[in-house]
Amino acid sequence: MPNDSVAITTICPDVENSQFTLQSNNPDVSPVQMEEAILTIAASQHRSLPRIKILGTGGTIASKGADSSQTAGYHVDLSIQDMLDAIPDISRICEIEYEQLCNVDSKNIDESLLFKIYKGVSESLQSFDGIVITHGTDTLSETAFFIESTIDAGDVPIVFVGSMRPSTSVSADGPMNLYQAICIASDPKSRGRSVLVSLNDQISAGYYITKTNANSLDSFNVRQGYLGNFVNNEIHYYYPPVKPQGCHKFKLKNKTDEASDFHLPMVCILYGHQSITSKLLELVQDHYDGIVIATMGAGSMPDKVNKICLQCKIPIVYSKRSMDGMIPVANLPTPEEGKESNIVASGYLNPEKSRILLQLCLAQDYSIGEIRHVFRGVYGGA
Ligand SMILES: NC(=O)C[C@H](N)C(=O)O
Repeated sequence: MPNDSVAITTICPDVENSQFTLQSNNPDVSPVQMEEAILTIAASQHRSLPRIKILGTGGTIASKGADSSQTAGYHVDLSIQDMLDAIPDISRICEIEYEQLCNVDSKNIDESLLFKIYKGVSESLQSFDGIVITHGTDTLSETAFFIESTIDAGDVPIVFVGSMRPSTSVSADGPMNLYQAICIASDPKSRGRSVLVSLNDQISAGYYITKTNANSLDSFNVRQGYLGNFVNNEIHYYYPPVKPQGCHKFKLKNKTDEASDFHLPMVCILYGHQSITSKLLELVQDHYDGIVIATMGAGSMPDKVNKICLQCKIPIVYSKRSMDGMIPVANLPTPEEGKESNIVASGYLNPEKSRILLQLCLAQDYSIGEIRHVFRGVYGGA
């Protein structure tokens, strides 16, 4: 904003490395008034930086080991402020506010914490240019899928980030991953891309990403392709802004604002294998609202198990234990003549994402037909 009372002149012709002198145009202006004017200008320049909200949840990125070679058996012990201290240059990129929602290994993220993250994101959408969520990598893709399915982010990028090495280890990957995630959230090119995951220089869609390696730095893979990458402070997107095809958005219902009151219907995952019987199925069906089965191939389960599945009173989603591929409708077991099948194909969704989608459908009291429609619409399943 122009300020008539001061004149700013550069004393260095090189704009990049400029130094400035400030002089009053008005002889009556006191040194105190000059100081105030300088502070106002500094504040207005500062305000032009993007505003980023960081929501901390824990994970290896917030962990410490006993020595610099320990890369397993460490514990969560770092606040967001500690993590930001490791990347001081970030203050040149954006203004940051943060909130520690919890500080846990992601194996302990449950429905009440999911709701806390959901609330943290929803409440920040209006006032920030981007949101970064620090999270353990083990269940990061589940939280990212949940947030993508329940929040319409508009143009605001929501960037999940984690690390594979604790902060104390040699070549810890957390600081660079966090730095990159914040830069991605701050970059106008990231707008309109919804939920992103930034890890190991790669940018991907939170909706599709899966953790495919339990130990290596390159732990996340995505068959649908990376959206871009990060090299030497440059963000390169391979495609213009795009959101996941046909993603069904659910409106969360919670009786109160309390995260502890938030519960989704119970859905479990059963893992297919040779010689599997229907015993587990019979044991769990009365205790759950839905079941997902990681079938052996593209919907393969023994005939005897298929028969029992068709007799179950609850919806069953056939997913797959193979990392890639999908479940075609043609491979689903056929119900008896005139009966509606309770079995739905997960399409491209893996078992853990199928579980969340089925929970969200059941929370809306969707009929089997509506559940089928949601899975079919999004993934080409049936
Ligand atoms: N790399 C990680 O973040 C793994 C850790 N166990 C977690 O998910 O919290």
